[in-house]
Order: sequence, then C-alpha cells, then structure tokens
Amino acid sequence: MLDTVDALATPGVSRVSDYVALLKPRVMSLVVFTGLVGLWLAPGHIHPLLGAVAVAAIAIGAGASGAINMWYDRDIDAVMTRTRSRPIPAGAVAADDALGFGVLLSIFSVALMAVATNAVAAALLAFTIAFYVFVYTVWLKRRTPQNIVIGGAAGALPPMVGWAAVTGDVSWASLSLFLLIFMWTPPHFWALSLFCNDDYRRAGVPMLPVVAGVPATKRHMLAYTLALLPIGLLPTLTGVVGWGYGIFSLLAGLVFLGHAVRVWRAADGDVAPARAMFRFSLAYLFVLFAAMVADRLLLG
Ligand code: HEM
Ligand SMILES: CC(C)=CCC/C(C)=C/CC/C(C)=C/COP(=O)(O)OP(=O)(O)O
Repeated sequence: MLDTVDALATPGVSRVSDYVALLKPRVMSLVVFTGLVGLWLAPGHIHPLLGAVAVAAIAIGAGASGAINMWYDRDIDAVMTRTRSRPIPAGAVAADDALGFGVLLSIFSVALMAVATNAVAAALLAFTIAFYVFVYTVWLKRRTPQNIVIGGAAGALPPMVGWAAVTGDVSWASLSLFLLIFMWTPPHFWALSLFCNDDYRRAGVPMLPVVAGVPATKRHMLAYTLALLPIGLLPTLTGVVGWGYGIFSLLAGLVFLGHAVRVWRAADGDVAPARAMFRFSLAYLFVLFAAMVADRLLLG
C-alpha cells in the first residue's frame, strides 16, 4: 500500500499550505497553548523575547513531530476517511519531502530551545518529539489498545517543557500539569474513536473500541474521567495555583464526567454523545489551563 501512496505524489507542485497541513496545526495549537501556560506559570523570570522563542520552539517541534507521524502513517492515513485528504495520501507532498521537512524542523526546534533557554528544556523537547514518533507512532499505535494511554505522555509533556525553559528543572509542580493532560488524553481520544471506529477497523489500528468493544471503551472513559477529578486538583495541591482554579477544575470535571455518563448510557449505535464529549474535551483542557492563568492574575 505504501508504494501506491508514494506513487501518488507529484514532485514540484506542493504548496505552502500543504506543508502547513503537515504540522497538524489545529491539534498542535492546544498543545502549544499548554506549553505557553506552563512557561508562564513557572517560578522565575525569562526575558519575554526568549519566552516567545521558547514557545515557538515548542510549536515547531510539535508540528515537526506531526509531519514525521504523517510520513510514517501514510499507509493507514490513506485508508481512513478522516485522514485520506492529508498532504501525503492526497499526493500533494512527496513522502520523502515530508520526512525531510519533519526531521529538519525537529532538529531546528531543539537547537533553538537550547540556544534560547537551557539544556533541560531542549532535552525535554527532544524527548517529547522522540516519544511521539518512536514510542507512540512506530511502536505502540499499531500494536496495542494501550497506545494512547502510554503514548499520550508525549502530548502531556509540553507544559513541562515550557516550565523547564524558565526554571531549568523538573518539579512536582510541573509534573502536576503533565498528569492532568496525561489523564485527559484517553477520554479525549476514545470519545473520537467511538465515532471513527470503522476508520480504525478498516485501517487495522487496534484502538480500544476495535479490540475490546464499545461497552468496554465506555467503561474506560468513565474511569479516566472520574480519576480526572482529583488529578485536576493537583496544580492547586502542589501550589502552582490557588483554590479559585481548584474549584473551577472540580466543576469542569463534573461536566466532563456527565458527558462520560451520557456516552456510557447511550445505545451502541448512537455516537452523538461521543461527539459532544470529544468537543467538550477540547474546551475542558483549554478552559482549565486558561483558568490557571486567570487564578494567578486575579487571585494570586
Ligand atoms: C496520544 C495522544 C492523542 C491522540 C492519539 C489524539 C488524537 C486526536 C485525533 C485523532 C484527533 C482528530 C484530529 C484530526 O482529525 O485532525 C484529535 C483532535 C484534537 N486533539 Fe487530540 N490526541 C491526543 C492528544 C492531544 C493533546 C495532548 C492535545 C492538546 C493538548 C490534543 C488536542 C487536540 C485538538 C485541539 C483537536 C481538534 C483538532 C481540530 O479541531 O481539528 N490532542 N486528537
Ligand atoms: C512538543 C511536541 C513534540 C509535542 C507533541 C505533542 C503530541 C504528541 C501531540 C499528540 C497529539 C496528536 C496529534 C495525536 C494524534 O494521534 P495520531 O497521530 O494517532 O492521530 P492521526 O490519526 O490524526 O494521525
């Protein structure tokens, strides 16, 4: 199948927008926002210009890892309805060009972070890129339904990268931001996988609904959403922010749990509650990180 995908590409006609699409800009915008908030919450001082460069390095690294992921997954992306119009399966960018683009940008992002901030932040950024590419994409995604539980660690690391750009270290406080996204990722993704189940089955990707069935996936979503209630409080308990955020996180967590309950009670073929939960998952994470900033600005 890879040969067919590679043969589709017409060299020389790629547009800038095709390369931008390789960076998965919509998904990565929220990833970068969490990195920005991690940087902003960290104790200590960073020159605003260097802070902006650090956030740009996170954005470039996140996008670059997305491009490498699209290169590696070009065979399954060509099969899934949701992904088949991506630049490589659509023939807009040659596979080798996408790989080169991703690798070059990855190296550039880590070098930029090292020059602008410190070795710990650069190493963490390199680790995040490597984790998404090698641990999630190459190793786990096609092998186990636990792919996004373990691989999700990559998406949870950016706030720690941002934090380390300021402090040069890793702490319980920055780990609390990691844990929040780590616990959020499975229900975020499984909600989507419930309405893209056929895509994953056709592509042979062992996502939880394909392997364990829809009811088991819904039970997992309930368990993780429930666990998010105490985990969401960790930024307060570790002193990153105060109880204004803490109370807000409990309320938002209860709404998220309400979505999980509606998904759990829905009939197997009814994917509307899963769609609603997926949409809410994005709002939930954005609003929680925004609430940390608001807590610090208004109450801190
Ligand atoms: C391994 C972990 C994750 C997996 C497997 C995953 C999977 C997905 C998938 C398959 C989509 C649909 C994307 C599309 O069709 O373009 C999606 C959407 C999205 N994800 Fe995740 N996600 C993960 C982690 C994250 C993280 C950590 C964030 C942010 C912090 C995030 C933010 C988003 C956003 C903002 C969208 C909506 C994009 C749009 O509007 O098109 N995801 N996710
Ligand atoms: C700073 C840095 C390197 C950040 C990386 C952040 C990161 C790992 C985000 C993961 C989010 C994501 C696009 C998952 C998609 O899964 P998928 O690849 O299975 O989805 P797809 O089917 O849409 O390709």
